[in-house]
Amino acid sequence: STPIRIGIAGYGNLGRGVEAALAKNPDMTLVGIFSRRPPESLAALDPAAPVFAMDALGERTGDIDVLMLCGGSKSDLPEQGPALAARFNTVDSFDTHARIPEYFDAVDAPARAGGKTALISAGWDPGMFSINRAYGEALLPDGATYTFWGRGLSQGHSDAIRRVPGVAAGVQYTIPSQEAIDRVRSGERPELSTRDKHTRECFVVLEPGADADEVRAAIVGMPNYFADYDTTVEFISDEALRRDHDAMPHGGFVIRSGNTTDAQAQVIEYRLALESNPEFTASVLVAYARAVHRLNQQGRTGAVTVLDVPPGLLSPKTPAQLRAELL
Ligand SMILES: NC(=O)C1=CN([C@@H]2O[C@H](COP(=O)(O)OP(=O)(O)OC[C@H]3O[C@@H](n4cnc5c(N)ncnc54)[C@H](OP(=O)(O)O)[C@@H]3O)[C@@H](O)[C@H]2O)C=CC1
Ligand SMILES: N[C@@H](C[C@H]1CC(C(=O)O)=NO1)C(=O)O
Repeated sequence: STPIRIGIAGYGNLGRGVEAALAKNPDMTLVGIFSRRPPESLAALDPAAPVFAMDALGERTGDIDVLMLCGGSKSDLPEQGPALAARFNTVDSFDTHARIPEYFDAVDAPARAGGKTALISAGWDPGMFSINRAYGEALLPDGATYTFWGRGLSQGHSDAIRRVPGVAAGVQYTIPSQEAIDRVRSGERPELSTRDKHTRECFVVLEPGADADEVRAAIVGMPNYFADYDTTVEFISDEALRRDHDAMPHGGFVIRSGNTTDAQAQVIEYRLALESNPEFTASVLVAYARAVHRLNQQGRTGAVTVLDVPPGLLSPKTPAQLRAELL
């Protein structure tokens, strides 16, 4: 069958991860990379397909089956998501959790009007962890659900600090509270606040002349990203950032601790251990691109989330193969 034609919109860590993931999925082909930066400035990244200016998307609606939106959630996707969903089937990883309902609505209207399918908030959290939180609640109604991340580099939070005026570069690590994890694993089922579960550590390179106190205040007080956490900000040189902080490991787990009867405790756990957060996230996005292409062919238009997508649509295998091999 004809390969699914993929475009990448936004060429950062995630965009490059999608490029790598497509090489592992022979039923898909990369037709172009679209960036707000001048194409020639990206040559050093050795792109696997031609690079175009973002505006060139205007005349590509006919040869892209699914457009992968790899921009940042803090300020790129809120503008790019609704605009591009009007003209393309899209997949994105929008992860400002508190704003997902409004983002869903903002994408749904143009996608429906354009007869397109827009999968928002794919990835691992939101994404695979969302699915496992939903499973846990449905399968064990009497119980409690906990999500822990890290220690690892959050791409969403790193993107968010890079957007703060005065920040030249930066990364953010998420650290889970071992005490909180131990209490959950002991079966205690404690009430834990956002602040009880994780702390956040930022390493920031300042732009020349930027005020460190202003930058720190803008980060630690940032709603939806840092305001609800104990956050530290350390200012380092660009050399130190490149030397000590160029890996992007992450991971975590969702645990549902419940009872089917008072006497019988049951535990469900889903865990990720990622050497590369962006490459894994991109691999999830690419599997969902296959599902979005199929959903659009089935006439399912508008915005959808991973909770709306039947798992079989993610697989390159036919339903008959899945029944024979995986049931
Ligand atoms: N749901 C989930 O589980 C996950 C979600 N995410 C989401 O993915 C988003 C993107 O993450 P990530 O790819 O790491 O973000 P990046 O900062 O690497 O890229 C974001 C955008 O910034 C631009 N950009 C990238 N590098 C540069 C540069 N050197 N100079 C100028 N602009 C640049 C690119 O746009 P352009 O090419 O147009 O210039 C790119 O699309 C995150 O904000 C996060 O929300 C990430 C991981 C997991
Ligand atoms: N969306 C996250 C994926 C996970 C990691 C995370 C965190 O460290 O706060 N929350 O969700 C990311 O951008 O890496």
